[in-house]
Amino acid sequence: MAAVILRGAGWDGETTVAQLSLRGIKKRFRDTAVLHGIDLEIGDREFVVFVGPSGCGKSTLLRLIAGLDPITEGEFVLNGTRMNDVAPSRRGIAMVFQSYALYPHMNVYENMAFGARLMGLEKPEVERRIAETAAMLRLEPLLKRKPRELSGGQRQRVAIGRALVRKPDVFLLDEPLSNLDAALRSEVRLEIAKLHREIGGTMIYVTHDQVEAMTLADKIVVMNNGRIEQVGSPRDLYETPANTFVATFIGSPRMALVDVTRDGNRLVVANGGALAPGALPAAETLKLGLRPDAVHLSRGQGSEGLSARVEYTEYLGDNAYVYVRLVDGTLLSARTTPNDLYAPDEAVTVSLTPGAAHYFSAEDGRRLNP
Ligand SMILES: Nc1ncnc2c1ncn2[C@@H]1O[C@H](COP(=O)(O)OP(=O)(O)OP(=O)(O)O)[C@@H](O)[C@H]1O
Repeated sequence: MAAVILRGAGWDGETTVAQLSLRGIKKRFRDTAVLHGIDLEIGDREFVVFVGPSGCGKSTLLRLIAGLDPITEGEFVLNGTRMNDVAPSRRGIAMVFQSYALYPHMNVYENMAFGARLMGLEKPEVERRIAETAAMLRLEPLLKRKPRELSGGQRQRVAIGRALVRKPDVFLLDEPLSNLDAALRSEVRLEIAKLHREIGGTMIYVTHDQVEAMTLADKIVVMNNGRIEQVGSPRDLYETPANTFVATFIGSPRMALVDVTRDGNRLVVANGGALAPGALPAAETLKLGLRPDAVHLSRGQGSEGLSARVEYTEYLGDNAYVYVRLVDGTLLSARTTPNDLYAPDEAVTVSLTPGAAHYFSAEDGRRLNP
């Protein structure tokens, strides 16, 4: 079979455009308001990842885009056309679910053919598309097998293949890797990234997994309680989180927040010492945000810095995280080398890597960096 090379311009060089606008989207299930007004622009061929705590409304938003549930209020516009009342099958959108949802009595070929036939495609076109998709996803040896004769990763590839055969303009993936073990997750993750480069479609992907979000996304949408907290590139969100929610949600181990009071150019922690990290915002009281690479530890009680005690150490082979507790009870993590380990309960002094501190309002958690 000839190799299928699809680069950037959609399938077989066909150019499709898929630009989505969500405008003031609200969703209520009877009396329960789940989405409170979502405004979001998704560009053609963008890979957008929705993240947020369980129950924040990620899957609901995806289902509204797919047309599986009606939009209560607001507008969903695809390439300039209002889609609110367009049937799911006519939206040019395909969804891949966490559960795969393959038909157990059909083999892989039939599973992939089913949706394409429903679209009314002629048999030769269905065959051509399946051959193309099977080559791309390495499914050719499996076409005659039933889903129960496949591994989890293979089933997931079939579920993705079934969506691909429809040649959607927009791809929705709802936690597609959550049923896979760690090794398979990273393998299929790489395949999805490659697929996106090759077919060039617009993809919207829901996940709980930080690594998936950071590695796959052009743009991450952080949701909380039915609202968007921030939209940005993985780097934007990591380096300039808009508020304490995003700051502590993105990054692992999570950013610690320390309550501090400003005294001139120093930041004072209640009964626990002070830091002089350079330029500071004007507010009197602040939350100081520290990621593990911002925290520097030295042994013993120093005259400058914050007093802390070691709680425990996580050794990870190439590096280690040391968790220390400040006098005010805040737990911080510091990244150290595997050669620089600390004993539980050891007294240490915390200082900061210059320029690595984040500042947030003590009142509303907004970013305040000078
Ligand atoms: N059909 C429904 N009827 C009533 N409430 C619903 C319905 N579907 C979802 N919800 C509620 O809407 C909220 C958002 O659910 P949703 O599944 O969108 O969250 P999620 O962010 O995808 O969560 P998870 O990460 O756990 O999958 C939840 O509180 C859920 O209970």
